[in-house]
Amino acid sequence: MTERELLTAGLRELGVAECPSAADNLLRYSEILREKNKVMNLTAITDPTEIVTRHFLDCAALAPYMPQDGRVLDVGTGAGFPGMPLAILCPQTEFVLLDALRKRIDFLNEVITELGLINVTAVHARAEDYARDNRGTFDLAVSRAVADLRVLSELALPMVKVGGAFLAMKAEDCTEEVETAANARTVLGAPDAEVLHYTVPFDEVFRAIVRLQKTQETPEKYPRRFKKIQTSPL
Ligand SMILES: C[S@@+](CC[C@H](N)C(=O)[O-])C[C@H]1O[C@@H](n2cnc3c(N)ncnc32)[C@H](O)[C@@H]1O
Repeated sequence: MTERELLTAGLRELGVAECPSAADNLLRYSEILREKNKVMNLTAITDPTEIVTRHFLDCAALAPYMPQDGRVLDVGTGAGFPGMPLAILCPQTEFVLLDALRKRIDFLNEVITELGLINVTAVHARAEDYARDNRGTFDLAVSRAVADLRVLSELALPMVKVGGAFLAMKAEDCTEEVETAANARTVLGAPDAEVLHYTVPFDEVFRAIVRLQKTQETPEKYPRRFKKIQTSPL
């Protein structure tokens, strides 16, 4: 199977509609990613087939949860995951991709320009700093491979609106991590956690999405400084 065939079949298996130019844009993104990865550290996954499965299809599993005409924040996006594939697949949704590393944001801005994307902005900032001016402004936050759920919830939930949600991409066996975050979830305004399981097409990797529905405002004192979040997680 070619990468394009893999992508199209995988999206179909996930039930994700492929809008015009999405496959072209994703394959071009893969090319730019592999090229830039030779000169900077963007991804440990370099095989073109694995970029389709472990990056694009893994992230595409979140597409059915994207709010039409809503705003989505990707906390710790790195080389753009999951935010960039989602922005390509969901042109009606506005995305902000946030990362603390300037070089990764520069890379994402090159991708945005090259693909001519108008529904995505890359921002260089730490989440706990960005939260100061962006409290309760996103319909949804997403994140993959950034931190333990207790820490991650404090970084992401303050920026989600009441009535919105935070989707954290986790390994299949995340029950203990979700339970350990019970106090953090309650304090931050999203007491209930739902774990949704999925399989990455053509990779047979089992994964989970932890959905935290925000039902109450996050108290003003959160997020705290990063050192405090890490040393005394909620
Ligand atoms: C392991 S990488 C994961 C990248 C991407 N989400 C993925 O799944 O491939 C973690 C990223 O989170 C970023 N990060 C960690 N803490 C952060 C914070 N407090 N605010 C913003 N970005 C952060 C790092 O700079 C890094 O790019």
